[in-house]
Amino acid sequence: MTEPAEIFSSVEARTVYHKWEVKYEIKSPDCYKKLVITINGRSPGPTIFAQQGDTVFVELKNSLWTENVAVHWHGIRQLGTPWSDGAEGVTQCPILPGETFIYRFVVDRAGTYLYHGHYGMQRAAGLYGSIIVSLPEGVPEPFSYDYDQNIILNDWYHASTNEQAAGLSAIPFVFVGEPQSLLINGRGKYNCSLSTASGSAAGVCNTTNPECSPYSLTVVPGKTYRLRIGSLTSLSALAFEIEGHDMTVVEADGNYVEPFAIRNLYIYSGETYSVLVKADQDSSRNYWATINVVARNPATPTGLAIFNYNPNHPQKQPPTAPATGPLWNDTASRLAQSLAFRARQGFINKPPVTADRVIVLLNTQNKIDGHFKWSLNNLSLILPQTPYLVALKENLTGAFAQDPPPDGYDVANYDIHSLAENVNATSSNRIYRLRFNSTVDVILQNANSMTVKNSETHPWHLHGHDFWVHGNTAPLHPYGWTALRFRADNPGVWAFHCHVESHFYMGMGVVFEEGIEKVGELPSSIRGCGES
Ligand SMILES: O=C1O[C@H]([C@@H](O)CO)C(O)=C1O
Repeated sequence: MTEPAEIFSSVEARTVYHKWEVKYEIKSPDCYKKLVITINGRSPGPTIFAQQGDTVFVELKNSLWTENVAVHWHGIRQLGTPWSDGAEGVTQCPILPGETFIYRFVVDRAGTYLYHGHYGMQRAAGLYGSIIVSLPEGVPEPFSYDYDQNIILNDWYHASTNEQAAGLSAIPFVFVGEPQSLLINGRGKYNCSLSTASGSAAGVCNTTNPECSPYSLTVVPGKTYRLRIGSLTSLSALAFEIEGHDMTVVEADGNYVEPFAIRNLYIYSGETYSVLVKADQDSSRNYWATINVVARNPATPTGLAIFNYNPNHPQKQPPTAPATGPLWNDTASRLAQSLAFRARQGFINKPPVTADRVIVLLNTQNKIDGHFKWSLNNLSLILPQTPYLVALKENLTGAFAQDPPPDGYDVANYDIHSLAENVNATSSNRIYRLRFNSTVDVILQNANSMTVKNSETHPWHLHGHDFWVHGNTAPLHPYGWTALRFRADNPGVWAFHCHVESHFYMGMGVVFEEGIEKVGELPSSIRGCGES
């Protein structure tokens, strides 16, 4: 017999349907013409608007002609649908050119989320967008605002992602380097006079192209705006600010946080925040909204948008110089902001008091046969031909190495402040198998890279879960450590990796399995590669 509650929920549950075509198109997001991966002609792609509890269907056609594709729904936990996570090699085979693949998942919690390519380095080619999940009808937010606006940040390279990947794999190593520009809602401004004479002559770079006019957010004086800010940069950590306006942080990765006021929002790739901003300044002019690179010595100009007070013209230049942002190497102030987040009173989801297992991951830059890599406890991840989810469910023990990776490293004998004595690492597709429902602590320990006196910032993102501190993405600061606790309660296989596109490509990730025996029947659409 069907319970009344079930009838009610099946009536209430809605479906959000998207039909997408993914292809290459020539675009000029920062005034410089290049091939961009678009969804239905756009980059960033269409925003997915849904309500908590809705089922989202995305029917995705791969029209890239010669490239596979996969899309990850970043921050969505995929409860009961681990095969829809979109992590190629982990939860599915790639979608082949010409194929259509259906992603279906429930958005179980209101908040600000993202989506992006998760095959090779396609995210960096423009394959990304936002997911906005609202509360059920009649349920109020614990803060008030008048309007909601979505802002997605990115950094942008002129070299194709294939060229970037080829350099990262080459001997000698060619790093992707600092990005050419920063994009706010897909728009940036490259200084065309820096491009080659032939490039400009051929019309490759054109600062008057309307595609690269700055994004302008029109505000009504006196009103309060909820800005939902997400970053999907390939490399850059950013500081976001709106000239003359305080911002109050209220949400981080789908979790309510105790409100606190800031001038600069530090945001790392893979993170989302909601901030409240009141349009309470002199309304006779416009203001700059800026993003500046932090955590690396910047070689990329400030990214600009216009905070436009109605009824001024949306493109009217503010009379002031754009902010240059905080000092790039002020790690202390970034750490202070990381430590300032507290779960909001009334929404505290208390962590278990103890952990069943502690995994310590030493983050190092390494070499394997002369190739530059990143490793965890000296293992650099390479994904198997057969997605882990298929291999584990079908017990294909030959699909990846069955021995577990180490839960720690030789703490006493590794000096994280110095160059490693031996930089050689090993490629591995071994995975961490977690006891279902156990509590796991992961302690990320940063170290010196292969450059003297250098340690980098790595935003770590966990698929399929939230963790305590908060959210699903947390920065690991230079020479620092970050401790995360999560419950292994989501049957499936989940990637946990650095969200810097080049670093993940270079092996900076691990994979967790939990409760594989509880995973339902796999859709046949995720198969078709490797062993079966
Ligand atoms: O992975 C990286 O490689 C370079 C540098 O460490 C070596 O050239 C860099 O800055 C990275 O983030």
